[in-house]
Amino acid sequence: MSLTEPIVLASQSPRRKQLLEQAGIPFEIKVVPTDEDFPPDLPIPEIPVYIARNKALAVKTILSQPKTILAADTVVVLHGKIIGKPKDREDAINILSALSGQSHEVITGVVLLDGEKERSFEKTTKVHFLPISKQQIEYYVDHFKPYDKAGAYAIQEWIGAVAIDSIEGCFYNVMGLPVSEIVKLLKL
Ligand SMILES: Cc1cn([C@H]2C[C@H](O)[C@@H](COP(=O)(O)OP(=O)(O)OP(=O)(O)O)O2)c(=O)[nH]c1=O
Repeated sequence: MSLTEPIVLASQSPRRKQLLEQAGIPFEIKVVPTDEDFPPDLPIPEIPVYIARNKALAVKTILSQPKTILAADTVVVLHGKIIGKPKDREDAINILSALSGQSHEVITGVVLLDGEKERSFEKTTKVHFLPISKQQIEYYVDHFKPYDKAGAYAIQEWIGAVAIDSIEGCFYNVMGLPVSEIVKLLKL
């Protein structure tokens, strides 16, 4: 590891924290609540980077000295439409019913701010869901409460083991952070 000082992770997501730890990247966490709005005409692949940039810029304003800031945003896209985090139990059940037996994309946008320099990219993973029953969906929602997850599911939980047939692309990208790409960008 050749980083001289820890980067700043601009995220309250426990998964992003876990994945940076797993990759051995030194970091500290700083979060500034940021709205996740985006211009209505922005093409879907650009939306996660746009939101991640706003998360990173918000944290930049509270730093007393310049540091490398890392932010990310993850969206689920089904049939060309963004599916956000579920509003409530009914919404989570409806989202998972829509994903059942279908394929969707998970796009994570990543922004690294280094003073005035910005590096950003987005990465897509295709996820193929098996058909899942209403009973399985209700079990998952009631036991795992996926209200903080884009698309109302987490690939790393029970549902990932029983309902995901296969994925095309990076697993960790679905969890919220394509860590190997970040390691490459940071030249670690
Ligand atoms: C699809 C999917 C999403 N997720 C998570 C990753 C993200 O944490 C979350 C998507 O919400 P985000 O808005 O990307 O992130 P966040 O609100 O958790 O954290 P912050 O804005 O502070 O960075 O969904 C999984 O953990 N597993 C999955 O399989």
